[in-house]
Amino acid sequence: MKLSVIGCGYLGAVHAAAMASLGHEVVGIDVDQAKIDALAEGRAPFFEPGLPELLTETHGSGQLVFSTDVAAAADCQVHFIAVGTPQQVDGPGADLRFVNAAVDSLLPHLKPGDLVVGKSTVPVGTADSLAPRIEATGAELAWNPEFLREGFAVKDTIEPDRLVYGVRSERARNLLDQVYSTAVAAGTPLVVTDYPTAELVKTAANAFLATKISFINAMAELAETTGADVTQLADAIGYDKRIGRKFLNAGVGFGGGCLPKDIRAFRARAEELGRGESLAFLREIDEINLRRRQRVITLATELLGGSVYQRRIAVLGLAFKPNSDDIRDSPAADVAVGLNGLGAEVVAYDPEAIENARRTHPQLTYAASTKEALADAEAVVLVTEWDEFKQLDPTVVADQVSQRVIIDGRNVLDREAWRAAGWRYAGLGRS
Ligand SMILES: NC(=O)C1=CN([C@@H]2O[C@H](COP(=O)(O)OP(=O)(O)OC[C@H]3O[C@@H](n4cnc5c(N)ncnc54)[C@H](O)[C@@H]3O)[C@@H](O)[C@H]2O)C=CC1
Ligand SMILES: O=C(O)[C@H]1O[C@H](OP(=O)(O)OP(=O)(O)OC[C@H]2O[C@@H](n3ccc(=O)[nH]c3=O)[C@H](O)[C@@H]2O)[C@H](O)[C@@H](O)[C@@H]1O
Repeated sequence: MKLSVIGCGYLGAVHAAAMASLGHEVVGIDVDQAKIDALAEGRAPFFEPGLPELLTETHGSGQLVFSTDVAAAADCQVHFIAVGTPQQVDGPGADLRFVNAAVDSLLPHLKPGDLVVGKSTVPVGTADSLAPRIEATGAELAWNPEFLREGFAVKDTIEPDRLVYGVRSERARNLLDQVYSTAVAAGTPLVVTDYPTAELVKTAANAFLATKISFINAMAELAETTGADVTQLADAIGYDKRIGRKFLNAGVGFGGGCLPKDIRAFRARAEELGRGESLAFLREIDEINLRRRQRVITLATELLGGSVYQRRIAVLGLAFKPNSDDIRDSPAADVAVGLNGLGAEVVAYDPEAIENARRTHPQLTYAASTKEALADAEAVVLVTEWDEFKQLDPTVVADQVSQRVIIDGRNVLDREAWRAAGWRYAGLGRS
């Protein structure tokens, strides 16, 4: 099939490349010239494991092309909308400017029988409001939310846990079945539903994941007061199959371009719908989450004797999670900035995210390696659990720092081994 993907960011670039690798002819479109130039040359414009290989595989074959001109989508039959839906600058709601602009730019190129497929995460009701403009061209709209995780985006796109189609006709469903024929043939669970359910499934899934993380972080707060250990608590409740151990890792909390803005937008939408009370708990989820960032800063202050001012602190990690260069709403970057704001001499290192961090946080000092960051540090703060940091040997590292103080903001280090090597170790929610 001939597909277009409008918006080639973390979601769209992977979707375009994955669909091409499955045998479709794909045109990727973005307004960002630099991104399109990189993709057209077969280079990934951001770090995502597996994406460079997919781009190389299809490069030059004509199977996957990129353009800044939406007219290049004209001979495609299915058009995916994968543009950003960030938080509004002056409020908690989703900014739908990019979705509206993408749809408007596509309208003149649509023909009867085309299917426009929304993939961006949007407030419930968006598809209903977009549909008349699209239907006026003889095309149809479907909403097909995306559940990929950064760091696993390629695998999640090619082998999704489930597919959700919000459709108004059997024809739209059949077209989506053809797009996803590989996953459908593999027996991937499929939910065929209406627009509002499809939109709500996406925001509900992210709200649930955020709730699970903030729940365990609330337990971490209680563990800190009572001397209990939140990692053992998570293991113990996680053995209950109804609860499950996944997404119960307490630490510095969730960040990224999705969970934080999605729970805020979800709550804002509920309020618009007169249902604010239904999602009022999401405000708590957000607040628990943001308190964890502050907790790391407080711990550093305490362990350094009451002030971080002019103290050299190595911050390990800037990305919102490992295997990503994404620093959008990153707890790690926030901790580095917070410590810097208190006058600490922060030296930060991340294997992939420094370039992005440098653009938004030029005030920080960046090291070229873990070793450089650790040199003469009076405290080490681990905030993104890259393998490289998890594998640090406390005995080797002990000789590089000036004072053996470590805050394990992700509870991933072997506490006993670090203590045995003479470190003052502090985890989150661990006595
Ligand atoms: N990043 C992720 O892991 C996932 C993201 N999503 C959702 O997907 C959407 C996109 O997210 P990301 O890819 O992370 O954002 P992003 O910011 O990385 O990418 C959005 C892209 O859209 C482009 N764009 C903006 N206006 C445009 C227009 N009028 N025409 C063409 N291109 C345009 C931007 O230049 C940018 O490259 C959001 O709604 C997000 O919530 C959903 C699942 C996973
Ligand atoms: O809508 C989206 O964009 C995506 O948002 C999340 O994916 P992602 O943001 O890539 O990353 P996650 O793996 O969900 O992690 C999110 C944040 O939660 C944190 N986290 C995760 C798990 C955990 O136990 N504890 C915890 O603090 C991570 O460190 C990270 O900061 C969802 O997992 C995806 O299903 C969804 O498609």
